[in-house]
Amino acid sequence: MSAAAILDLGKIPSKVNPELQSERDCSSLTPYISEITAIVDGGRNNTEKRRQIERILFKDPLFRDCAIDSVYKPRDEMYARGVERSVRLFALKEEYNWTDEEFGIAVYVINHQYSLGLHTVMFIPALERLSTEQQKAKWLHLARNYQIIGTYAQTELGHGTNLQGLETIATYDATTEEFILNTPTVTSIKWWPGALGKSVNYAIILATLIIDGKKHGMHPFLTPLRSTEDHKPLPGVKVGDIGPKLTFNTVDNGYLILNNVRIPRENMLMKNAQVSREGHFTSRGPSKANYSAMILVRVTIVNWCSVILSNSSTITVRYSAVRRQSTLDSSSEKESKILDYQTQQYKVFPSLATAYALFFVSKTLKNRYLKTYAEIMKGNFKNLPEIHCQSAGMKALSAEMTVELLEISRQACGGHGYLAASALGDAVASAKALVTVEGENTVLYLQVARYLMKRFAAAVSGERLSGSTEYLCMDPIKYSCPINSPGDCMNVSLLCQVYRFRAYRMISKAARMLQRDIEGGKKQHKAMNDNLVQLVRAARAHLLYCMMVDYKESMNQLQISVPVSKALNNLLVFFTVFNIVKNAGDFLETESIGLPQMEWLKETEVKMLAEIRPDAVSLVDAFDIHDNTHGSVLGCYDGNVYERMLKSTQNEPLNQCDVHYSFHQHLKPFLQRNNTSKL
Ligand SMILES: CC(C)(COP(=O)(O)OP(=O)(O)OC[C@H]1O[C@@H](n2cnc3c(N)ncnc32)[C@H](O)[C@@H]1OP(=O)(O)O)[C@@H](O)C(=O)NCCC(=O)NCCSC(=O)/C=C/CC(=O)O
Ligand SMILES: Cc1cc2nc3c(=O)[nH]c(=O)nc-3n(C[C@H](O)[C@H](O)[C@H](O)COP(=O)(O)OP(=O)(O)OC[C@H]3O[C@@H](n4cnc5c(N)ncnc54)[C@H](O)[C@@H]3O)c2cc1C
Repeated sequence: MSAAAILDLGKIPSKVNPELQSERDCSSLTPYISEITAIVDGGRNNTEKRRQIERILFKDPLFRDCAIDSVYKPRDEMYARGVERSVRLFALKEEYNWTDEEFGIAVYVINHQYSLGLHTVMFIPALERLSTEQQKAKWLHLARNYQIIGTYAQTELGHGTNLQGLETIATYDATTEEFILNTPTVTSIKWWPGALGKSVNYAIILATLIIDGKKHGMHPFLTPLRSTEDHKPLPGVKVGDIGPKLTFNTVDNGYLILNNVRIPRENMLMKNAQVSREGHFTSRGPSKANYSAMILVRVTIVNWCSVILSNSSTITVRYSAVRRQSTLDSSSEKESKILDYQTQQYKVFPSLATAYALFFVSKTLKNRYLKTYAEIMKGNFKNLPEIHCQSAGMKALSAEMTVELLEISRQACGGHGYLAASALGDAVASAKALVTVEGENTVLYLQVARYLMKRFAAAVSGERLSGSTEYLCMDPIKYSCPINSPGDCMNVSLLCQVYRFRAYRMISKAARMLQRDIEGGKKQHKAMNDNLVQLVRAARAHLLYCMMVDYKESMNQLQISVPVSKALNNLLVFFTVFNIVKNAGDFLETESIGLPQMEWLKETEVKMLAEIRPDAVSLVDAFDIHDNTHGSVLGCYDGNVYERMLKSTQNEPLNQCDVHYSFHQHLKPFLQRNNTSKL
């Protein structure tokens, strides 16, 4: 088809681009793709379920272009469409009786392009975790049936990280048995909560409880904000949208000012602490029990990162298999596929490998979380510090990896990666939020470091440790690098020992530095602050080790065919080696490996690129991501990249007429300013 015909008709060829077809024909993994898809979906039945959800959603025009249509819309239209999608999604959940898990799949399928996510992601989970049984009986079904729509309002203008610094107050009035909520300062104004700006009618407001002038820490208060009749703000409530953001502009993140807003005593969510009618305060469980909703969302973000990278690698791998540029061999008549350049593979395969890694790691983390959550629900908080450390840390590390890798993916698509229609720019900007939301990354790494310092001190004092820090009991003198030949670089169990030793040495170094400073007369807080950078490095090293172990162990549990095992093992080896080479300085400095081993690892790393190359397209096909979900003109299954790029220009409002009105308003008078335009 000629270029002109395509532009006129906006037609996409019905055939798969031969460049992509040849990849599929030549990969020995192609016949096994469905086996991998089933692993990623958690079983063949789940694959069918997901596809059915895709069919339901994408027969509706409201969802078909969801990943990309916002590019062309003003903010208020984007928001309105996001609300429309939310309502349709909720209705579909009811119509098809979707479970929470199936609803979660639907959200991934539409690439999170809806406005009321906070209701499901935080409001309901927070109600479940922070309410008494009686409160759950009263509120949960209203929230689950969408009779009330809510958000989680914790962050304020002045404080997001330091929860003890929150200034919103809830003062108990025993005479009326009510709490009076106030945001008494500019910095106390709630700022950021999703769907708060224009949508919700309820919020769980995190505020400092005051009884008879005494502060009792941060607690959750279920507060009506808007009339259920006309949606107008209730008396004492001022609320609005905080303005456009880098992305997520379908969501109305909001501000909230409260002026003597009264709520009944029963609206304080009292699972973890109670206030009696008379105003007696009693607390149950650990003081941080009210932070529990954040743990769940952090766990969810690790999985989200895996999904984001699956989307982006689908785009970059397919595009790189279609795009030809320059040539590797001057005698060749054809230009080379960019996927054949080693440097391109080094840009694209780390994302692909990390997408798989985070998939396995997030599954393990979720199971660990569910087990601990079940214990907590029975009043056993023993494993809370461990799951807090794991969830906070894995969220931070996976978000950091995702942002870094996504930007490289965007660059890997050259100029076309800069086009909004590539969907990569939006993906990069969206992923950037994950570094900040649910706990700013550095702050979370420092939480991990705090835990590690405590566990290390316990190990030094002879305590036997369990869980992720068990290895801190090791005797470092006994370590010798287990990599004794280039072939050992393919052995992930040996590489895990290397990661473990590096983590141990970095943690013990941080502990030594702290101890040195304290013994030298520095106060605890000064010693901490003077070593924060090393503490964050130690936390990262620990988390990377944990990630490797979890990834390796989940792979060991798989019952899979030989070709699938080989392909997934290639990714596992590459991911493990890649992250050593990336952090080479640390591994060498801690003497976890020596210079010869580093050379072998670098050789293994590039060798693995060549191993992955033939199966790269099959490995992204196996994610089975619908074209409407990733929404990229570069990454569609059929590989008709250039035709799709041309077609996408039809969506551009500027192209809806040949001569734009600005010509008549501005350019024409300017060109004709001296009546000399008759050339
Ligand atoms: C940074 C935090 C953890 C500091 O809290 P703070 O109380 O000020 O710290 P302390 O130093 O006093 O206490 C540390 C102590 O507490 C334990 N701990 C901390 N968090 C938890 C937890 N979640 N569960 C259990 N235990 C926890 C910790 O282990 C220490 O124990 P010790 O025994 O060593 O004393 C905190 O302020 C924090 O988490 N800040 C981040 C705030 C945050 O995440 N906000 C999210 C808002 S909602 C949002 O962003 C939504 C986004 C939208 C979307 O996701 O779509
Ligand atoms: C898209 C988006 C959606 C959000 N949705 C919600 C929501 O629904 N509900 C809600 O309540 N909140 C929400 N938030 C707010 C979010 O949770 C906070 O922005 C986040 O917790 C970080 O807090 P902060 O903005 O105060 O950053 P700050 O804490 O001010 O961080 C700024 C810098 O200071 C550093 N810093 C801060 N404290 C320390 C410390 N103790 N040690 C060392 N360094 C430190 C950080 O590392 C960072 O570099 C959202 C935010 C975004 C971007």
